[in-house]
Amino acid sequence: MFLLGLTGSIGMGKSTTAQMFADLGCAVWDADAAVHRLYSVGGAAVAPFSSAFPTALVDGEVSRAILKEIIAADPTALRQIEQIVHPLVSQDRTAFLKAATADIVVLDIPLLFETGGDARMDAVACVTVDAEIQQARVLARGTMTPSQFEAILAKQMPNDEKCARADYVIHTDSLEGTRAEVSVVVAEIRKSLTDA
Ligand SMILES: CC(C)(COP(=O)(O)OP(=O)(O)OC[C@H]1O[C@@H](n2cnc3c(N)ncnc32)[C@H](O)[C@@H]1O)[C@@H](O)C(=O)NCCC(=O)NCCS
Ligand SMILES: Nc1ncnc2c1ncn2[C@@H]1O[C@H](COP(=O)(O)OP(=O)(O)OP(=O)(O)O)[C@@H](O)[C@H]1O
Repeated sequence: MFLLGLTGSIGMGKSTTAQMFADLGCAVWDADAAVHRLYSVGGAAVAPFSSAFPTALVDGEVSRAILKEIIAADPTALRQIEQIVHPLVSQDRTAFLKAATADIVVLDIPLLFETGGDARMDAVACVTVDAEIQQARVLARGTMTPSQFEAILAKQMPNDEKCARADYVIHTDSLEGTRAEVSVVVAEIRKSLTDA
C-alpha cells in the first residue's frame, strides 16, 4: 500500500483534488472531515470541549462559528484546540489505515508538513494556485472574514515552502488541468508499484 500525503494551504483545492484521486480508485482519508465527525453530536471531541471551551457547545456539538470567535478574541486558543483535536484525528487516521485495502491511500492533511506527518508518507503532493485566487475562493465560500482567513494563513507554512518540499506539485487553476495532473501522479505511483 502506497501512502500519498496530500496537502496545501487553506483553500488551495485539497478536497477537490482528493476527490479526483478517489475517482481513480485511491482510498482517501480527509483530516478536516475527521474533525467534522469529532465535533458532531456523539463525536469524541465533544466531552473535552465541554470542559475546555464550554461556550462552544451548541445542541451537543462543537460550534465552528463560536470556535472562530474564540480564536479571533484569543489567538492562543487555536493551540489549545489543536492539543485536544490532533490526538483524536490521529486515532481516526490509524483506524482508517487498518481497514484500507486500496493500492494507493491518499491522506488529505492540511497541516502535514507543520506537524511532521510527511515523514510517515511514501510521497507528498501539494496543491497550489496563485495567492489572489486562493483568497478569492476562500472568501467566496462566505464562511470566513478576511481577518479570520489571514489568521489561519499566518499559522500555516508558506505555500512556496510546501511546494518546494513536496514530491509532486499539483496546480488547481482549472478542474481539467488538475484532473490531468492527478492522473499522471497516479499512473507514476502505480508504475512504481508494479515495477517494484
Ligand atoms: C478553525 C476552525 C474552527 C475553522 O472552521 P471552518 O469550518 O471555518 O474551516 P475548516 O475546518 O474547513 O478549515 C479550513 C482550513 O483552515 C485550515 N486550518 C484549520 N485548522 C487549522 C489550524 N489549526 N492551523 C492552520 N490551519 C488550519 C486548513 O487549511 C483547513 O483546511 C476549524 O478548522 C478548527 O476547529 N480547527 C482546529 C482543528 C485543526 O487543527 N484542524 C486542522 C486539520 S487536523
Ligand atoms: N482545480 C480546480 N479548478 C477550479 N476550481 C477549483 C479547483 N480546485 C478547487 N477549486 C475551487 O477552490 C475552492 C477551494 O477548494 P477546496 O475546498 O477543494 O480547497 P481545500 O484546500 O480543501 O480548502 P480548505 O483548506 O479550506 O479545506 C472551491 O470553491 C473549489 O471549487
